[in-house]
Amino acid sequence: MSEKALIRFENVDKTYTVGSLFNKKNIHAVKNANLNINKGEILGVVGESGCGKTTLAKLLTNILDISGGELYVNDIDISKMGKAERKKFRSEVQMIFQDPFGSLNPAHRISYIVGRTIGIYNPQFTAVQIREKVKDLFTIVGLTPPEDFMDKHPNQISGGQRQRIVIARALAVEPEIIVADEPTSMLDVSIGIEIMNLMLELKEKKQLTYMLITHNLASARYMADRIVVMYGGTLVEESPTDELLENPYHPYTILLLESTPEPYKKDKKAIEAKEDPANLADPSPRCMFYKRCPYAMEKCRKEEPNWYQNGKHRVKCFLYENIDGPTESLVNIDVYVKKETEAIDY
Ligand SMILES: Nc1ncnc2c1ncn2[C@@H]1O[C@H](COP(=O)(O)OP(=O)(O)OP(=O)(O)O)[C@@H](O)[C@H]1O
Repeated sequence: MSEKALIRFENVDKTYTVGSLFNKKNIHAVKNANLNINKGEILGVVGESGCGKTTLAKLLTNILDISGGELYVNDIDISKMGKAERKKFRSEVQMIFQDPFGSLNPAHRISYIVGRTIGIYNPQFTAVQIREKVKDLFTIVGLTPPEDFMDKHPNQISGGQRQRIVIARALAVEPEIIVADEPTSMLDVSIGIEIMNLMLELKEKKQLTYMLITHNLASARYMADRIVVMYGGTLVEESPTDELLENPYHPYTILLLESTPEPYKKDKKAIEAKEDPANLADPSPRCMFYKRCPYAMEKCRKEEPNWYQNGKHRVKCFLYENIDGPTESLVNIDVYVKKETEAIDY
């Protein structure tokens, strides 16, 4: 029997209720997500703003409760954890947010910020032991010599150094899984690459598993072994990274690739996201992308497509339903660009 994945999303839903007492509506931020992440893997989750990426990340870190389905980490259903399991889980799964400044208390020294986390999870440690461990962590994340940084406050170090502190604090509890939500999006490109290199190095050293949330396919390509594409709260395509970039199936993935700066963009015009065409408040079954899709058929408006699979590459799109193992994309980007720039009236 094949080994079970470290992380398993099984038909996971997340709904937010918004509005006033008499005008409530449900926002279906994540719908029926099925997804595995294996130990030691880097899974990139990509999609435009509002597609549900952060919600997916917060479900995995148990910051948010799921509304439906099951979510297993290490074979434990995390929505049913007791107090002791929850504490253990908190040390197993850590999250890194996009704004390193916002996630560090400016009133404290950075050595205190990291040391406090060490102390909480290791109450037996003396102050001297905590300080030594902080220095070790500063060294591991490249803040050397650590003595030069111990007394600094978050506002006295650069953005890249702050993100290194956030990573050091995450490592302080010796996690198995790190969920990184746009960890480099607020940094200069060269600093962002340094942080990605650090994360890759730490993954090997500490045998970590990552879920990397990003709107940027270039970051996903740099780091991820596998990519899942989200649109309108739905996972629409999943594939090993190289295969996805070379042979994308879903019309939305093609749009995303074409909208990404070099090296993917050739001489095509970048396509701007349209205003909430997915309407996450509407629960009716459909392909969430049909309003923007030049290939939309009648049934895309009425039914949700199933997954169609070719080896490790799968897609939720009716274009592929009659093909036994699609081998290449059925989408022609020139048709796409032409139609996308025309006003499509639904
Ligand atoms: N706390 C909340 N209450 C109500 N709606 C929410 C809440 N958080 C997110 N949403 C809505 O859920 C949907 C998915 O949001 P989410 O933040 O997960 O997307 P995202 O892809 O991470 O976008 P971004 O990159 O902009 O953060 C959006 O429509 C958003 O407005």
